[in-house]
Amino acid sequence: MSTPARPGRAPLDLSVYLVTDTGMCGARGVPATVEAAVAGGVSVVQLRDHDLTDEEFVALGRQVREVLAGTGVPLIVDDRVHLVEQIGADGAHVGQRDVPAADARSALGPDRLLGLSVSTPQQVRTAIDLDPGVLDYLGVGPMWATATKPGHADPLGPDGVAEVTVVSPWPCVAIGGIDVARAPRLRGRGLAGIAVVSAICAASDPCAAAAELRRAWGDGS
Ligand SMILES: Cc1ncc(COP(=O)(O)OP(=O)(O)O)c(N)n1
Ligand SMILES: Cc1ncsc1CCOP(=O)(O)O
Ligand SMILES: [Mg+2]
Repeated sequence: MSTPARPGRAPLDLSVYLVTDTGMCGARGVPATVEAAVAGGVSVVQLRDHDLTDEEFVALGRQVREVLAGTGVPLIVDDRVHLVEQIGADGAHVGQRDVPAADARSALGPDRLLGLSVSTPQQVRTAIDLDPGVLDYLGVGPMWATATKPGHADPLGPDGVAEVTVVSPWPCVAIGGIDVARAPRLRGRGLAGIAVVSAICAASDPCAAAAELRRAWGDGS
């Protein structure tokens, strides 16, 4: 399901959003994992790696961009807004401790996608003070405790996430501890989609994992 976009933008399908982890992809590698996950139904891909140098990150990003060419699946860059153009990515995702969203939007220009992480309704209200055109979506989490992001904020759970989506003017994608068994518990909470790292990157068959998540999410209602 596509959700309303910023005025003048094509609808953005956030339904199953893959965030990559280079270590979890292992010997298979990030590009092959992305290719399989997209074949299984992933609708957005975010390149996330805190350890690579900028040069290595750009090289990997370009490989992923090649894999995504012609699929219609957008490529989002985690944190490193300054590398979006070099990679030829479609946008960036920033957190509360990254480049401020308004500065990220200035750097990206009006046409690229921008997502912001929030963990509380108050962080949504603070973001609302921005021009609504600054953001395309919110990443809301964590839903459940997860080893993938050490030091994460307090988990929101299905009831907590509904308190965030109800005050958000932007489409929201849930993240953190989501797998096939838990995804149905997030339906009917006002979310546009679910974002996962380990449920796809650490899977032995990322295509099947993506397809199962897509089925478990359905249309989110
Ligand atoms: C879709 C999505 N939502 C949330 C995050 C987390 O971003 P952030 O809080 O900046 O943490 P890092 O990912 O940078 O560790 C995300 N990356 N994607
Ligand atoms: C990047 C991020 N932000 C909040 S939780 C998280 C990690 C989610 O990883 P997983 O899907 O493996 O729990
Ligand atoms: Mg970040």
